[in-house]
Amino acid sequence: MTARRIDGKAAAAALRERVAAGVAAFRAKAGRAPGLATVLVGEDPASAVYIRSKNRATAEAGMESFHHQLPDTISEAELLDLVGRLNADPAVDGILVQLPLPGHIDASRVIETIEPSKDVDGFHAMNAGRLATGLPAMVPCTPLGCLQMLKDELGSLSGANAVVIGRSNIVGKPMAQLLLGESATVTIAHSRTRDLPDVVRRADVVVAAVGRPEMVRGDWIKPGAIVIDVGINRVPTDDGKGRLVGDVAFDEAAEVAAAITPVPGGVGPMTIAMLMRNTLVAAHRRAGLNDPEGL
Ligand SMILES: Nc1nc(=O)c2c([nH]1)NC[C@@H]1CN(c3ccc(C(=O)N[C@@H](CCC(=O)O)C(=O)O)cc3)C=[N+]21
Repeated sequence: MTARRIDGKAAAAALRERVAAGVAAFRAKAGRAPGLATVLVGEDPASAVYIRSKNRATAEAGMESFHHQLPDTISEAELLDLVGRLNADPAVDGILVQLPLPGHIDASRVIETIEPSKDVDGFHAMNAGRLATGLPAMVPCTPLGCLQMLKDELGSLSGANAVVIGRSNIVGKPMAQLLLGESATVTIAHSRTRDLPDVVRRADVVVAAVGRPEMVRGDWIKPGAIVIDVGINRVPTDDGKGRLVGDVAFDEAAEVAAAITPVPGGVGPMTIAMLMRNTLVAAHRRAGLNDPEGL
């Protein structure tokens, strides 16, 4: 392996410390703690794990957390009603409804019901549009974490060839907008892209967010590129426990790249730290305070 291994856990811990300091300052100014409401519908074990780490991180940062666990038999109307109550609750600065939702609930309807100023996931069309037009927005946590790691590695992204693999509303599209905002030359590749390996070979920066285990091979990577692996795929192992791999064949890519994020320990922990950051930012904006600095 020649590549530097980008330590997402360490970067996340450092960010969470800055957020905790910002929370203490906010409490002194506003006389209350920032509050994050999480909503989990159903009992998917992986989702329950993520929600637990989010709620633990919220408490560690000195913020208030309000968790709502709902049965997967809940109707869409009941869920929309809960979102409405959270929108109206002054103690709630951020609302996160864990995705995916059961098939009988229209996720986009739920997302569009969240008050945009409390949309700490940055999934509401208002926030997507504000990001695209360069207005202050709530920005999705995963792309924001990826951008932070890229800036820590490269300083400036100006003029860099960046290829984002994946066009989802929650990662690919906002990632492309953030990179464009940093003056990178951005290509969004996806399942219909022709000659994907050749497209990726031109990239100084690769962000892989496709959800296919180890799809991106070492010989797709330009020597010296920075590789950010958003994928979190559980694959079977002989002992039956399974193991997590990314969308990038790590060992191969690490022979060629200048730096690469591992899975686990890369993008995942930064996503949670950025959720804490977004909640603190939302609290400031809702309280009429300037955005906290140095986050
Ligand atoms: N409304 C909504 N917002 C989300 O941000 C959201 C969501 N729904 N649904 C599910 C996905 C997934 N997600 C992860 C966050 C952290 C890790 C993470 O910290 N992973 C650890 C490993 C955890 C493990 O061992 O399973 C790591 O990569 O090191 C993973 C996944 C947020 N999501």
